[in-house]
Amino acid sequence: MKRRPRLTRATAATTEPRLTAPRPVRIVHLGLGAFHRAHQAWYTDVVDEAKEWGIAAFTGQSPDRAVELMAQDGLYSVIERAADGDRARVVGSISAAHDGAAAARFAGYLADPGVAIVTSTITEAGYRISPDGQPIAAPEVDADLDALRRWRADTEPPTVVTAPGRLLLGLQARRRAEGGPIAVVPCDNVPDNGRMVRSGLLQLADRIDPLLAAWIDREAAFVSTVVDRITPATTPADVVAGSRLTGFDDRSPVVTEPFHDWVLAGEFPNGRPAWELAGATFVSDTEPFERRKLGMLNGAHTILAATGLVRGHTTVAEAIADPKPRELVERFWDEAARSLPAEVDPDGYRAQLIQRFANARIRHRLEQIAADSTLKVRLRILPILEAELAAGRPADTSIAAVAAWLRLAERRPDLPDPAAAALREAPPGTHGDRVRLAAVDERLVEDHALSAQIIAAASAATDL
Ligand SMILES: NC(=O)c1ccc[n+]([C@@H]2O[C@H](COP(=O)([O-])OP(=O)(O)OC[C@H]3O[C@@H](n4cnc5c(N)ncnc54)[C@H](O)[C@@H]3O)[C@@H](O)[C@H]2O)c1
Ligand SMILES: O=P(O)(O)OC[C@@H](O)[C@@H](O)[C@H](O)[C@H](O)CO
Repeated sequence: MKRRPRLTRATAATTEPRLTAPRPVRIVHLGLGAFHRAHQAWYTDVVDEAKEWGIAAFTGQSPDRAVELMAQDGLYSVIERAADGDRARVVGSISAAHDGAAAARFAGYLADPGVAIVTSTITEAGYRISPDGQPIAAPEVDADLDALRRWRADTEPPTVVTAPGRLLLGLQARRRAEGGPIAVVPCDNVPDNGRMVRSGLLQLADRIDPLLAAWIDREAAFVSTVVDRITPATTPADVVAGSRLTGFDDRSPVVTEPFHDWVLAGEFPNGRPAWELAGATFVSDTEPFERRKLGMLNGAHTILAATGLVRGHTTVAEAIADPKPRELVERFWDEAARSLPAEVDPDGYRAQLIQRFANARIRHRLEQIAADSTLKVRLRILPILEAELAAGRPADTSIAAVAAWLRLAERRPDLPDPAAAALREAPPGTHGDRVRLAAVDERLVEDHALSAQIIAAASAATDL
């Protein structure tokens, strides 16, 4: 096999001078996974001709990705994988990558008035905040709050382990340093994610120090975002493909689809990159866009994961090619589209989705999508079910979608999920189904007629 030079700033600069120097850090990111690198870091790289916007990215749980990226000076390739071919771009916007446990580093960046933005991609469940903005009771969060309460300004920052703990540590450091206003920009698949994170952090901050809560209320602008770009986990074959395309030995590429979208609402009091130059849209309210995306794309993904795994499929492309899941998804889209305004073009989005899901060169694993699925059913399917019932319609397909997930939850208790304990302990039969539905949302079991209907649909759907 041909030996290629290792991807570093020195080797990349020989062909692409734009990659020579790391850019000054003005964005701090929490959750250095595949998606951040294919989306926010890619947008920033594409638009930042003046090379003013560098990112310091922190991992969420394990330091591995930071170690891997720093061996390449933060550089990596984004492989855009279309149905008919690949193209690659080496991304230079990540100036530094760190272990999420490096509290002093994180606090140091946030204290810098030059840092203008904190972004995050830490999974829906990682915020430990429920969709209505209430903090979720958890001993790890309590332990972080205790440590932050005890943290004196003249001592090293404590090691905190949860995402809200880390965000609050950074904001406390900025307040103490009088670092000025900052934008907090969550980029996970949660409705009105800016409002949710603001509400949860304000309540948690109040438990640390009411002055911190008052400072956050005044100085931190929370931006709601709808993010869209299907980005599966990188495989060893992708590493080989990336190196072949770029000519560099790149151990950390990311594969994504050509499609990309980003809708944002909120203020950036300390500036931002001109992300609109790469297609981002700034709006006054993300709500119709997020209902379209979370319902039609993510809702369909959750249905494909539930039905596809039970039917023996591995990827989204395989599941959408199977007439049974496809039919359920098409009917679900009919329901979802009914409550969407024409201005977000549900029909056009739907036509694109079929193409995107059918792209068999993107191997998006159903097991990856099925992780944390109790919360995903709540965020992606229930809003459509509720909208249908509120409009006096039967919501048959949304009910069938929840029923399909019930069967998956029963058959695959091994899938990662914060509600795993409740799901595992659920007894067989109707009582177990009620326990599973309660893990999604208590309201599902409080409505006896609705839970009976879902459970009956699940019993009837023996082949899904
Ligand atoms: N991959 C996609 O197609 C896609 C598209 C849109 C949005 N997103 C959002 O981005 C998130 C991450 O996706 P990814 O593809 O980068 O996954 P990934 O597995 O590559 O990375 C996940 C990141 O989140 C961190 N994390 C996981 N659980 C956490 C927790 N409990 N607390 C703190 N950090 C935690 C991990 O350490 C890692 O840094 C998704 O959950 C989703 O909300 C992903
Ligand atoms: O990333 P998750 O785990 O929130 O959800 C899995 C997929 O539905 C999701 O990643 C989509 O691919 C993405 O939201 C497309 O923009």
